[in-house]
Amino acid sequence: MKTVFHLGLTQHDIEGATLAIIPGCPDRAGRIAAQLEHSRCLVKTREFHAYIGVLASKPIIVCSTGIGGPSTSIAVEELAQLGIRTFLRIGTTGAIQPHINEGDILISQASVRLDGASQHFAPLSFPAVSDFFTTQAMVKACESLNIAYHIGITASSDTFYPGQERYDTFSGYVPKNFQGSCEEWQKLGVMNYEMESATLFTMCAALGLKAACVAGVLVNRTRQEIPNVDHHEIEVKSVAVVIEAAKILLNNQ
Ligand SMILES: O=P(O)(O)O[C@H]1O[C@H](CO)[C@@H](O)[C@H]1O
Ligand SMILES: O=c1cc[nH]c(=O)[nH]1
Repeated sequence: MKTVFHLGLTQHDIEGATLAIIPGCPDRAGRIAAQLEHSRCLVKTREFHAYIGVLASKPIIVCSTGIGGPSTSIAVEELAQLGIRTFLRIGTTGAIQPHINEGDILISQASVRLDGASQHFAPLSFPAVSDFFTTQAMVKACESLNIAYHIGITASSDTFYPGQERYDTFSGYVPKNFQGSCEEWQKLGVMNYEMESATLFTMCAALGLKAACVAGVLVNRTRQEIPNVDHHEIEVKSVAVVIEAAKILLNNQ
C-alpha cells in the first residue's frame, strides 16, 4: 500500500475517513482532535500534525496545514491521495471592515487569490470559490449553535506582512503593488485577510474536492494591528462551528 510523501500515512491509517478538519496551527489540531471520540495521533511531522477520531459515528481526520498555500497544498494533496474528499479549514484572521468585531466568526464564500500556490492548479482567471454545500454546512452550524457570523469574500495572501499591507514592520516598506491594496479590498467589500483559503479553494475546485473555510477574528485592522483579545475564547467558538459543520456533513453522507 502506498505511503504518501510527507504525512507518511497509508490509506489503511485513515480507516475510510472522507472528511478532514484542517487548521493552520499544529497545536490547534491536537485541541480539535481532543473533542472527538477515540482520537489518537497518527503523525507529527514538520507542520503537519494528523489525528484520527470518531464524530457522528464516522471516522474523521484532523490535520494541520502550517501557514500558507504551499504547505496547505501538500496536506490537501496527500490527504486526497489517502481518500479525503471534503476539507474544512478553521483558522484565525484579521478583519478589514469596520463593522466586523474581534471574536466574530467569518465564513469565506470565495477568496481573492493573493497567493502563488493556487496558480499551480489553475490560471488566475479561475475562481477561488468554496464548495456551496460544504459552506452551507458551516452556515447551518452557526445557526444551530446560535453563533453570529459574517459570510463573504476573503483576501488570501502568501505573506502576512507586505501582502496584507502591514507597515508596522522591520523596514516599514510595502512594495508598490501592495500599497493601497487593503483600501481597495475594503472598498470591494472584502471581509478579511488570511493565508490559506485561496490555495485550498482553487485546488479543491480544480481537483473535484470540496472545501469550506471558517475563521475567528483576532484583530480588526481598521482599529489596531496587534490583537488584544482572548485567543482561547475565539478558538473555542470557531472550533465549535467547524465540529458542528463536520457533524452535519457526516450525518448527511
Ligand atoms: O490560524 P491559522 O489557521 O494559522 O490562520 C491564520 O494565521 C496564520 C497567520 O498568523 C495564517 O496561517 C493565517 O491564515
Ligand atoms: O491579520 C491577520 C490575522 C491572522 N491571520 C492573518 O493572516 N492575518
